Amino acid sequence: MKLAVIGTGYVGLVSGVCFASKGNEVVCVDMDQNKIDKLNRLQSPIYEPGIEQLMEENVREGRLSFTSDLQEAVRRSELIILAVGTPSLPNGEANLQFIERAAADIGEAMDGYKIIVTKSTVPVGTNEKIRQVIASRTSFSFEIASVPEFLREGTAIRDTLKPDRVVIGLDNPGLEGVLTALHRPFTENIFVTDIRSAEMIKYASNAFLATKISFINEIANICEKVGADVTEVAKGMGSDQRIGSAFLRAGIGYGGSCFPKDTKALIQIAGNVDYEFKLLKSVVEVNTGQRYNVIAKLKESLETLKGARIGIWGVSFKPDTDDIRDAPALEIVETLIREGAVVKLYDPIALDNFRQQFDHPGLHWCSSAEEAAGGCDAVCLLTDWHEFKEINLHKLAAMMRQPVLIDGRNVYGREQIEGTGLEYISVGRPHMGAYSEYPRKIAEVL
Ligand SMILES: NC(=O)c1ccc[n+]([C@@H]2O[C@H](COP(=O)([O-])OP(=O)(O)OC[C@H]3O[C@@H](n4cnc5c(N)ncnc54)[C@H](O)[C@@H]3O)[C@@H](O)[C@H]2O)c1
Ligand SMILES: O=c1ccn([C@@H]2O[C@H](COP(=O)(O)OP(=O)(O)O[C@H]3O[C@H](CO)[C@@H](O)[C@H](O)[C@H]3O)[C@@H](O)[C@H]2O)c(=O)[nH]1
Repeated sequence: MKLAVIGTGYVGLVSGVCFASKGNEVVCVDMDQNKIDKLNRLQSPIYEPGIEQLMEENVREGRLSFTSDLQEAVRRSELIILAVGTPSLPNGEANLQFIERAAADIGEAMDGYKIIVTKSTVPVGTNEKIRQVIASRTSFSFEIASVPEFLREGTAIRDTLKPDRVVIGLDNPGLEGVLTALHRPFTENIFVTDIRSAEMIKYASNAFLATKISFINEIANICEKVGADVTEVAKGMGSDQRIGSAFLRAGIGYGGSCFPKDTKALIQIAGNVDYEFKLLKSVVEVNTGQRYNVIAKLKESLETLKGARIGIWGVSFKPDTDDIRDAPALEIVETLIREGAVVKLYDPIALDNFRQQFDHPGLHWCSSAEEAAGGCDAVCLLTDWHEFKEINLHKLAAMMRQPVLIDGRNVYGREQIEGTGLEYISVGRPHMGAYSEYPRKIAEVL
């Protein structure tokens, strides 16, 4: 099929490339000329493992191209996929300005029958608005469908090529054949429903996964007080098939461009129909508190943050991505700076993005985990990048001013910690290593 994908972000670019790899002729469109120029040089504007190789293969085979000319792209396509951003407004509601603008542009470009598919995460009822916006700008006939995207950053290509399921929301049963045929190369597990239900499935799925994370984080907080180990608890719970082991990793809470914004948007969607989503409000509150537990643990160990040197390992919201949108590191680092700490930051990929959002004279940008840890009073591991798992912890302890390791992702086991001299504080597990019950005093060691 001839496809146009509007928006070349994490969803649009990955979807476009994967649809091309299944033999479709795909043109990816973005209003950001810099992104298009980069893509035309076969460089990906986002870090996503495997994307550049797949881009290159499909461009070479003539199935994939990039443009900022939306009108031209719409005209040469049979099916148009909307994958623009839907960020949060200050009140938590989804900002639909990019969707509305893209819909208006599509309407104006129409030169015949088209199918418009929304992949962006949009509040229930938005596809009907999209229909109205397009209809007000064209007399050509068209159809609308909702096909929400469930990929995760860092594993986006695998998730797209082999999704657990594809959800297709449509009002006209006549569309089912063409949309299932488009997605069948990825999976046989295709769930067809109405548009409003499809829109809701996306929010409900993200809200449920966020709930699992906040639930296990609260269990972790209780474990810390009663001397249980949350990783053991999660294993024991997760082996019940009704519960499942996924998304039960305790830590510093969820971040990213989706869970924080989609949970808040669903609270607003409910509020707009006079329903208070109490459970989800608590999920959001627990998640915010979980980030600040890192600060509380540092204070417990160092007594004061003023003058303390803190190393930060990982600033992206999860490993294998350069995305720092709503990353816990942002709030944690801002708080450390506010409290008078000197902060040394290291991330394998995401430092440039972080620096664009938050820069300060008290921040030191490091090119390795060791450099960030050197001379520090504590290191906080905030993102579970694989390379942190392989660090020599004996050497780490030796290079620090005080050997305190706050592990926000429960990366290390007791066998790696014992004997290193590290004071090791993780999430929901008993303290390990040379943990002292008494707070250290920065002033004493300075
Ligand atoms: N990031 C994810 O992991 C993920 C996963 C599933 C669903 N989603 C949803 O998919 C949507 C896109 O997310 P993303 O992370 O890819 O966003 P993103 O911000 O990375 O990319 C959006 C792109 O759309 C472009 N754009 C905006 N308006 C445009 C217009 N009128 N014409 C052409 N281009 C335009 C922007 O320049 C940008 O490059 C959101 O609704 C998000 O909630 C995201
Ligand atoms: O057990 C867990 C699992 C995840 N996380 C955190 O949760 C956040 C989100 O992780 P993940 O879901 O893997 O990444 P995303 O790329 O944000 O993907 C989510 O958001 C996307 C956008 O809507 C959806 O498409 C995906 O299905 C959904 O998993 C990250 O900060 C993780 O560190 C935990 O703290 N504990």
